[in-house]
Amino acid sequence: MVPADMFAHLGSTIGGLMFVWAIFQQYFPYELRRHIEKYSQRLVGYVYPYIQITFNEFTGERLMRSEAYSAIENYLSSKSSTQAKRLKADIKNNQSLVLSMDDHEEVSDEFKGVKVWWASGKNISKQQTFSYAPINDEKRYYKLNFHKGQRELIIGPYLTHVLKEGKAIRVRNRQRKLYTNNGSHWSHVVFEHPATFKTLAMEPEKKQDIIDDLMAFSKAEEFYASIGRAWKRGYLLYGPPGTGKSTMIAAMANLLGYDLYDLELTAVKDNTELRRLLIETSSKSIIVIEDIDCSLDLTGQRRKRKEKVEEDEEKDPREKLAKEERETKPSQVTLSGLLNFIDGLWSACRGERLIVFTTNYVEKLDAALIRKGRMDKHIELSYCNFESFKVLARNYLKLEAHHLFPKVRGLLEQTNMTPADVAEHLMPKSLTGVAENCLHNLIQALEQEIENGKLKAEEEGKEKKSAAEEKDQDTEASSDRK
Ligand SMILES: Nc1ncnc2c1ncn2[C@@H]1O[C@H](COP(=O)(O)OP(=O)(O)OP(=O)(O)O)[C@@H](O)[C@H]1O
Ligand SMILES: [Mg+2]
Repeated sequence: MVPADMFAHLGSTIGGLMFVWAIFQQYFPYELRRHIEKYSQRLVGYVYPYIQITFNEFTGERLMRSEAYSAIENYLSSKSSTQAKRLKADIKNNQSLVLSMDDHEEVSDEFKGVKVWWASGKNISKQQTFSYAPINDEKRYYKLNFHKGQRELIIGPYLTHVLKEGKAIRVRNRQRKLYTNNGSHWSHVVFEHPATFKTLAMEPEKKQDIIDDLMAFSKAEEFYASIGRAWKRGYLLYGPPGTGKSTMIAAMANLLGYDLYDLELTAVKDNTELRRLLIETSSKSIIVIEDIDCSLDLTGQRRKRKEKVEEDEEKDPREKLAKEERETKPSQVTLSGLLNFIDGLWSACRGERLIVFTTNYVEKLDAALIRKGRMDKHIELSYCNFESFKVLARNYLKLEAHHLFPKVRGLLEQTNMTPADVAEHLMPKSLTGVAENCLHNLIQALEQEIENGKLKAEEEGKEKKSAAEEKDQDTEASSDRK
């Protein structure tokens, strides 16, 4: 048969069938028709051994976007990009290109040796609504097909796996936020700090230990539930200024894909407000309280503010009074308020949270705050040693080794320089900067540091000596008098 004839033949057959269907619908009594449809479906069920599940994009009365649908969309995105022929591309979060399968495409998946098929499609709804907002009346769905012999496996473990994996992908791709509290409210900006553990200068074993700890925590939902503890973990980062505490927090957020809440305790009015702020934090987040020793030193804070008020004495007295009231009103957050929150209400909110405190003076902190169980891990960030220097040299100068390295090593052992200072000296001064020049800069700075250290020690020695001599003279004089 010539193709043209074949199409003509097919066309007339379809036409005929449609005619019969129209007659059937019109002239068969409704009851009879329903019975026939019901039994024909059952018949198909006996012969056709597949089961189909539909996941609609919008569900419920308020047409919320279904969580399952978006999880499936994420889950299928990697499979679609390798299998589907027609893909949809979208840029999400200003950063990554996300591919998903276009409507009426099909991809297959395998789970424990069982094959399933996913198909995408859309219904165009004919519903008329009056609204000023443009209405998108396309309703998309995914259909899952599988053999009925595998019903238990697919409906149970497979779907759980799909939803869990899909959510994890979303977390990995989502745009993260940095929240700060101005008084009693959080406001946020997009969090895009480039710090990673790879670029963080510290001893490799110590770094690996922290990474392992964080990863174990993020995967331990069931473990925490089984031991009856809230899924929370506390870290205390301590060390001199410029040793990378804040940088490490950014690296933690990047590693886990968590949001950051930077809590400024001195701006929080009282314990109630603190509680409210903390309850408002979302799951998968890191709550950071920087310089915890200063935040809780409320007496110090009050004194400083009073001094400030005295400075602007000449202003309008009414204005001054109002200002004074505002400024001398100290934050009423107490240590016990903070501790209660960490232990108590913490457990009430769902989801994983890390709480990180930083301080320059660990010895100043109240023992209650840092006892084990409250702060699970204490991490010391310290002056730059040779291991840390190597990381910085790799970051800043793309150097793995250099003939000046041994010299730097020797100098670093003789003095305390923070990674921030070392980094500053390694920073190329021009775009065409030569690595060797930067190393020379650093060596010079280190030598200067050592020299300064020596001078200081000498001076201190002299002072001590003269003080001792004075004391001796005093005692001699007094014994003479006797
Ligand atoms: N360990 C480190 N690895 C890589 N870079 C570092 C490290 N420490 C410091 N730096 C660099 O120095 C700068 C300052 O470091 P950071 O703000 O993390 O210090 P900090 O310990 O939080 O200091 P502070 O106690 O004053 O808050 C960072 O921008 C970073 O570039
Ligand atoms: Mg800091």
